[in-house]
Amino acid sequence: MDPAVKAANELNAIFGRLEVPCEVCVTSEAGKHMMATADLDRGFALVEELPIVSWPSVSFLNLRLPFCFHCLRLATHQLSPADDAAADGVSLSPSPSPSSASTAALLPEKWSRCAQCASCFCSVDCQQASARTHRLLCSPLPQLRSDANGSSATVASGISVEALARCVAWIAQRLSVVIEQQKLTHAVLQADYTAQRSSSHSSPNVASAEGSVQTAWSADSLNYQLFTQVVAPFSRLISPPDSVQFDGVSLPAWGSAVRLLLAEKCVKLLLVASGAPLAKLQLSPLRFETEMHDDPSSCCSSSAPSVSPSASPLYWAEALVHVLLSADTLRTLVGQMVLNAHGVNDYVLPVSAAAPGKFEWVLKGAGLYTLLSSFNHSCEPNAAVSNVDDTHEIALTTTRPVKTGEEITITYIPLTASATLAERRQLLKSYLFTCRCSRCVREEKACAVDVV
Ligand SMILES: C[S@@+](CC[C@H](N)C(=O)[O-])C[C@H]1O[C@@H](n2cnc3c(N)ncnc32)[C@H](O)[C@@H]1O
Repeated sequence: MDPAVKAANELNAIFGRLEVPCEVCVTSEAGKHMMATADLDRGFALVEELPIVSWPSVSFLNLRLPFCFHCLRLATHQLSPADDAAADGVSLSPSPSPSSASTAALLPEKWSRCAQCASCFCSVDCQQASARTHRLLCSPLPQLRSDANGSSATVASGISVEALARCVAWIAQRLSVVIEQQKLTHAVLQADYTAQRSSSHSSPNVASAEGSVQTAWSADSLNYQLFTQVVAPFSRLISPPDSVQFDGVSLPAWGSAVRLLLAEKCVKLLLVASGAPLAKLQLSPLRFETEMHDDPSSCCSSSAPSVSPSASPLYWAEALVHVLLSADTLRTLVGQMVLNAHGVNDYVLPVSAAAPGKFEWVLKGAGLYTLLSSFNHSCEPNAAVSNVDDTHEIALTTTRPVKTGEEITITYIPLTASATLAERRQLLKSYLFTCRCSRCVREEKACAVDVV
């Protein structure tokens, strides 16, 4: 089945359960897009959604304001005078250190702080929701953030090496949760992996584009099913073609950092979840291909994940992590963030004699949202997204009446009535598509008439 149609069917099942009066349709021109299935008034609350994963932007981290590691809620909306310039985007201070004065400030009641990495949590719920992800990222966090500051990344929605690490950590922790929930033991998963390897070796069935033989995971393998089940939320997102380059992203450097910092932790998390006798296992240092080459068989696309036999993982968990941290998977995750990430915004109040009480808009970070990602952009949208309670949760509401059968659209960029076609195209550039909305088509035609 066409992956877009498969994703649309899955999304429609979710929208149906939530009784949202709209339907995901698929056409070759518009890809997945959202159609109203009833007449909707202005201000109709369509859906509220939590992200699969969210992350703070590098520029926001540089403001050194305490925020919730999980939901990105700010503990204070006030910048200290020393940080005032940073809020204006004039100059950004160096990378935040966990012991910096602002992060060490007193937190509001019910907030807590990790003694090791100084990450804050605004509630017990947020702490629990991100417990495993935080355990994986806690010690690598300073390194991930200093790497982000060292790069020239100015990617849309503040995508950074931390964002990539958060995606990887989310998948690893979900794998561990599903292993526990389904009581999948080390013995069972290892037997499945061993059987898979021996049958694939006798009958190699996938050759990569470069001609090197790779071990395919057959669809009836338990490890394959576990993996595809866990990455399903990512598989519903649109991915860019393999040829696309991402401005400001150094895939090889980001990949190396994430593998170095997370590979072993992820393997151990999975083994522990399966009840494996960790102390008795001979874990082999994971080896990965160093080149970021393109292969459609990455974990988050709809085709089978693959591992290179040259890496010779000894255990099922090592093989899964090898797929998770392969160049192809990481490239797919970055591409999905570039095309689907939605910004999480907030206002902060700088303490400034020059501008007392002046609020500044900040992009706190961004997130990947399964349902929201099926809405196309329009430069004259009929719905708008807002953040719920200053967190990463979003709410989608119509901004004018919508008729049955009309497409429901949002804007991906800050819009003004006076923004020209060229200005809007410039803002949309990082989203890697040319807008074909009614306003752009109308203005394009008007330009053509002017020229004639
Ligand atoms: C978040 S996804 C929206 C859903 C998408 N159509 C899909 O098939 O999954 C963003 C992608 O949708 C397409 N898209 C969204 N709005 C568009 C527009 N106004 N004109 C052309 N393509 C658009 C682009 O390919 C863009 O990268």
